[in-house]
Amino acid sequence: IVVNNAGVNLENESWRTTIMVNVIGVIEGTKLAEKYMSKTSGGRGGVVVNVASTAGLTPVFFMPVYVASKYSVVGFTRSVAMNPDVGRSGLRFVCLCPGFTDTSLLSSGLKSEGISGNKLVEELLTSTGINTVEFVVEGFMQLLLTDDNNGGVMVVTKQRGIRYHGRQRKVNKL
Ligand SMILES: NC(=O)C1=CN([C@@H]2O[C@H](COP(=O)(O)OP(=O)(O)OC[C@H]3O[C@@H](n4cnc5c(N)ncnc54)[C@H](O)[C@@H]3O)[C@@H](O)[C@H]2O)C=CC1
Ligand SMILES: CCCCCC(=O)/C=C/C=C\C/C=C\C/C=C\CCCC(=O)O
Repeated sequence: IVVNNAGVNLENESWRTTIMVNVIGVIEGTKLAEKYMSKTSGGRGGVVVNVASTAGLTPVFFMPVYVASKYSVVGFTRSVAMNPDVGRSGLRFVCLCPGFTDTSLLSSGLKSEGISGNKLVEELLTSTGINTVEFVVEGFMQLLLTDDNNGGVMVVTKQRGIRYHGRQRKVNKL
């Protein structure tokens, strides 16, 4: 199992770090997993979980760089999962998209200048709710323990629960 989870949310002058960590980090991690875990190169197969966000499925006005990074993670993961060779590799590639979740990334992000106290941000938080970490772990475990979900994008929000995004397309079953 490889989980590409590390992420940052920097929209200011350090925005390039957001792309480096959230996009390049996930691509590097996925490529390493392919190299060492694929049955076609002596590995035993397995699962790669790339952590995106609901911000990878919908625009959010106050964090465009973060949104770009998470759309990248979703598009990248789904594309890798569609590779016709994936069946022989014994690997599956899935994406976890939590909504706002009670971690230091959220609390530090909300303290940022221009976001703190913004009425539209407050409304978004109220309408979507804030996940507990434990609830996101529930979604993560479902994603991990379901064999037949290569290319799956799991959304976890307090408001709407745990579910797959869009119509679950079964590509290249193991
Ligand atoms: N908290 C939230 O509202 C949401 C978070 N996410 C995503 O969940 C993932 C985990 O984030 P959280 O636990 O919320 O934040 P967090 O800030 O608590 O954890 C992020 C972790 O990434 C690590 N990290 C950052 N840059 C790194 C680097 N260059 N190399 C290695 N590790 C690095 C940090 O050390 C930290 O342990 C991230 O990808 C984030 O974008 C997705 C949706 C909602
Ligand atoms: C400082 C903020 C840090 C935010 C971290 C993060 O990733 C949070 C994202 C949260 C929400 C994005 C906004 C709206 C999402 C709403 C709906 C998406 C629904 C997608 C679906 O139903 O398939």
